[in-house]
Amino acid sequence: METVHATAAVRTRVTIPLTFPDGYATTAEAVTFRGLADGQEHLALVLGHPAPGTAPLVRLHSECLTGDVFGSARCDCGPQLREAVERISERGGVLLYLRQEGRGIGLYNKLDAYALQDGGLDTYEANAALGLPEDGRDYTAAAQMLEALGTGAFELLTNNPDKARQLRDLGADVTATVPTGVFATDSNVRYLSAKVERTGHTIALAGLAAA
Ligand SMILES: Nc1nc2c(ncn2[C@@H]2O[C@H](COP(=O)(O)OP(=O)(O)OP(=O)(O)O)[C@@H](O)[C@H]2O)c(=O)[nH]1
Ligand SMILES: [Zn+2]
Repeated sequence: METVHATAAVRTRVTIPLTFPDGYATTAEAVTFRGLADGQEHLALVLGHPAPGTAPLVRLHSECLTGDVFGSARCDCGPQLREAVERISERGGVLLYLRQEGRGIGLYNKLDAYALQDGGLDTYEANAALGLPEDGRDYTAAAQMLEALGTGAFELLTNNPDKARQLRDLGADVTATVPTGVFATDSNVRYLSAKVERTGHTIALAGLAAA
């Protein structure tokens, strides 16, 4: 499919050994870029090596400071990130760490939205009540990064149909989606349910109710 965005270029590639608190360890090639559409410092981690004839696995992870760094149980971002690193390392592929905190509204606005959720609004209603988009994420930079890396056809690790839809519209060759794990807790079950009901995430609601 034809590319419908400007091209970006690799700026730097550097090796980073990754170690997780549970003992899991792997090695990433961290890649930075020039010319990304939104001017943000998005990062690619190239992990593992796909076997010949096997499509790489790609994950678009949106930044979540509270979940990724501090282990917040209000969402499932931390466990999803940990899972993605291991699954992509095993299969071979790319993890894009996208600076799209709070589905694109930023950290302070996300915490304002959390405060509204504590008053009864769901995760999307809270963004709207702040006069902000329910999901402001645009994946043009992600498509540019994959193209600059020469990724070619790939499978996308996600439960979010909008990610695959946007990438395909941007000319990326998404051959299949692979579901991420569901990491339900008492604290995030309402958040996960809203994603299923409002934006069609492919998460089994029955599994959530039982969680
Ligand atoms: N505004 C807002 N953002 C949130 C909330 N909870 C989590 N986020 C953000 O949502 C994003 C989560 O992104 P992803 O892990 O890509 O999740 P997803 O879009 O549901 O898609 P998949 O995990 O791929 O299925 C991160 O940027 C979080 O900071 C919330 O209650 N409000
Ligand atoms: Zn999160």
